[in-house]
Amino acid sequence: MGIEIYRLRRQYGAFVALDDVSLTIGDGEFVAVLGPSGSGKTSLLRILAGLDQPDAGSVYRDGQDLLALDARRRGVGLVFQHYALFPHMTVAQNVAFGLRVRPWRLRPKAAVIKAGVEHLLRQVELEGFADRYPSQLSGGQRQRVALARALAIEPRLLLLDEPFGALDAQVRVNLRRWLREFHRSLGITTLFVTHDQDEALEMADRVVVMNRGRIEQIGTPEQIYRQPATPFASRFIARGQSLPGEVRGQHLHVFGHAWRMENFVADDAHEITVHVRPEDIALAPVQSDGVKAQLLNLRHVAGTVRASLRVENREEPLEAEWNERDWARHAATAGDTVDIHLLALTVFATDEEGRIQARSTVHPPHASFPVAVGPWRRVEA
Ligand SMILES: Nc1ncnc2c1ncn2[C@@H]1O[C@H](COP(=O)(O)OP(=O)(O)OP(=O)(O)O)[C@@H](O)[C@H]1O
Repeated sequence: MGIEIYRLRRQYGAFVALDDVSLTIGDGEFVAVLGPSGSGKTSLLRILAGLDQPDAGSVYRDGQDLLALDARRRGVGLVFQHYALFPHMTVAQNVAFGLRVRPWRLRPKAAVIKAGVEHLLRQVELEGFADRYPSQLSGGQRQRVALARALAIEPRLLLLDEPFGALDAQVRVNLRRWLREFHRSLGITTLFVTHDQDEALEMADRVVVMNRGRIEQIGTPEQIYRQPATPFASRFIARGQSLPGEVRGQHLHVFGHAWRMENFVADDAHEITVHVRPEDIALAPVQSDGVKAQLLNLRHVAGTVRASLRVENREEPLEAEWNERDWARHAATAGDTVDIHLLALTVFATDEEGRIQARSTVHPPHASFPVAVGPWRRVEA
């Protein structure tokens, strides 16, 4: 049954940090809460951990009212960005702390604690580190100790708030993979808060996209990438960039091309937003019927080529991403005028209140590339 979060609201003065947040987390699921700074991620976590109470809403776990339980009795393991290890305690003492703070009736005997600590340190691959102090560990090792300490209470729910936020990029990537595998082997229901898209998409079974205290979309990484529910989700997850476009009748008009759209109902009252992702802007042979663009600059980044392009009717440059091979075939350099093809566009129609009325992914007919994204569809808000 898992955890059912229903219509949570948290207000600080006049500021609404969580606005009508509902979410169900399955047993053993790994869910990432992804959003920009200030979107309400930590506020949600604090409520689940029992560090804060909502102004409205409920949280049930297997039918039990979680909000009515004292924090210590919720069976929640917590890991924060900044290592909250006790500097004057050894690694073993830090991990044992999780067991020692249990209510006395549930507190194990010293020998059991010792064996438990050894087992946990093996699990987080830190055998042999038991007698070190936190200052004698690397950042990544400290976070693994923090995780072992959180796991010591055998939590039913693991809450991780930017646990790798303070670590350098390579350590982050390694720990991500490690944690993903670790979760697979333990299967503890986990909520992972991050503002890092790659981290969320790479690790989570499902991603919750938050913005300004509201959930914009919940879905698997693939669903959110392929079918962003809102312009915000498209921008934030798939780096969607807006293009000047109009829907007239059954056609979408962008850069002088018209594409037929089926099952997309938008009348004049609807505002249209058209997005394109960097990887859906392809370099086309010159003299094709593509869109003319001026290549402003190129950056070579680990096997991909990132390009900034100036196109008509768009003030900001468009960002495109090509693989090295595709780029090398055209050998375009900064300053050249190139032809581009748009391989997929996402179109949103919103009403006056900004509610999404229709959404569709279209593949322009002139794209000569095989495209795998599914049929056009209309989605109710
Ligand atoms: N105790 C508080 N009093 C007043 N405002 C608060 C309080 N706690 C949080 N807020 C505000 O609520 C909003 C959401 O904060 P929250 O910490 O949940 O965001 P977040 O998504 O976790 O951001 P970050 O990624 O920066 O940690 C922020 O604008 C923050 O300033």
